[in-house]
Amino acid sequence: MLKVGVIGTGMIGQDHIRRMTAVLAGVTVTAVTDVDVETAKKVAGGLPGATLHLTGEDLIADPAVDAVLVCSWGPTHEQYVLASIAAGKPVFCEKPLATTQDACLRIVEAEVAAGRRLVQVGYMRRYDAAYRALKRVVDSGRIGVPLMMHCTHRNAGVPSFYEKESAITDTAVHEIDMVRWMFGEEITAAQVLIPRKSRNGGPLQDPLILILELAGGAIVDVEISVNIRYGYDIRGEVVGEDGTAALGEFSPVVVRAAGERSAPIPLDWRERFLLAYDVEIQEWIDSVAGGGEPVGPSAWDGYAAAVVSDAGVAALRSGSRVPVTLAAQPTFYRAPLS
Ligand SMILES: NC(=O)C1=CN([C@@H]2O[C@H](COP(=O)(O)OP(=O)(O)OC[C@H]3O[C@@H](n4cnc5c(N)ncnc54)[C@H](O)[C@@H]3O)[C@@H](O)[C@H]2O)C=CC1
Ligand SMILES: O=C1[C@@H](O)[C@H](O)[C@@H](O)[C@H](O)[C@H]1O
Repeated sequence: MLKVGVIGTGMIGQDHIRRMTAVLAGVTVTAVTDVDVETAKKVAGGLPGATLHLTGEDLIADPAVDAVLVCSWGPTHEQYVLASIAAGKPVFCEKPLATTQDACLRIVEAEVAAGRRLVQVGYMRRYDAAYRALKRVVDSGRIGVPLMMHCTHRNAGVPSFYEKESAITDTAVHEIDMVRWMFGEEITAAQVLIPRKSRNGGPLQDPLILILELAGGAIVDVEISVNIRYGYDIRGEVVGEDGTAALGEFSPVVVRAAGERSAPIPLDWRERFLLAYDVEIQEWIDSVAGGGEPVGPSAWDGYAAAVVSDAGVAALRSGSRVPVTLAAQPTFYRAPLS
């Protein structure tokens, strides 16, 4: 039974605790912490035998914690991931790995120095049945060489602390990781187009279009709309030389009534990616239980996504095309895009 400590008991922290206690196998949540002590106390109250720690560092040092799940805000990820590596404990860190590429590189260096993989990053689209099916079609060669991909990432709304740059660093960062994985290639440049501003966006520049260039010449466009009101809508279509392949419609039900055909749209990421998170966390548990290494998105993947995300932010600010340059990849990360 893998004993997991959770740092950050906000929205996704509580959702992952729910799945680890009610859905997944081979795991028990033994400790929690959050700077919002009242919330953490409430969450700990629902977990018989779990310890409430006042700091993340105390939780990481707890002998009753075999592995750490970091679900706190992005700027706090680096300190907890580095502390977990120093303690020799596997750590699953929600995206982004850290909020700057320099911080991600420090994590990569610490993991390489530790001599074994301890870090996995929460890029859950790689575990989604629809994305996996799309990748199988692309890899099979059935649509020919992939030339382009059209992506749509729409949120019904975003919290008040969401900033102009968050559209890239917090939202499109999922497409950045997914595209590296889908095409098996690095992203070499980013550009941002700014359409007419939505009246629903408040101070944000909403929507945006992020253009990504890949090493093999394919081009990916990502529409990012974060105040679309009607629901959470994630789409993707790969255009190949001989055909196209797109993610299927998400809804498990279609209603025909009163002269209309309709299907419900998910409210947010928890509903749309419910099963992907289940598979992602179960595979992580299974891989690290008994002292094994994680096999999902690595610290290097987290670093690569951060470099592209930084290029996207620079492109948003400058209006120019910004090339992406990665550091030399340590041989330690042998199969980064598989
Ligand atoms: N993979 C995915 O689809 C998703 C990933 N996320 C990621 O998960 C992380 C958390 O996001 P949410 O749960 O939506 O945010 P949230 O604001 O609901 O929860 C974050 C929690 O972290 C706590 N926290 C902040 N600083 C802390 C610190 N130094 N130590 C301990 N706790 C601290 C806050 O008090 C809060 O309770 C973010 O990195 C976000 O990008 C969030 C939503 C979906
Ligand atoms: O990761 C997520 C959130 O943090 C982010 O704010 C949303 O835009 C994404 O759709 C969601 O998947």
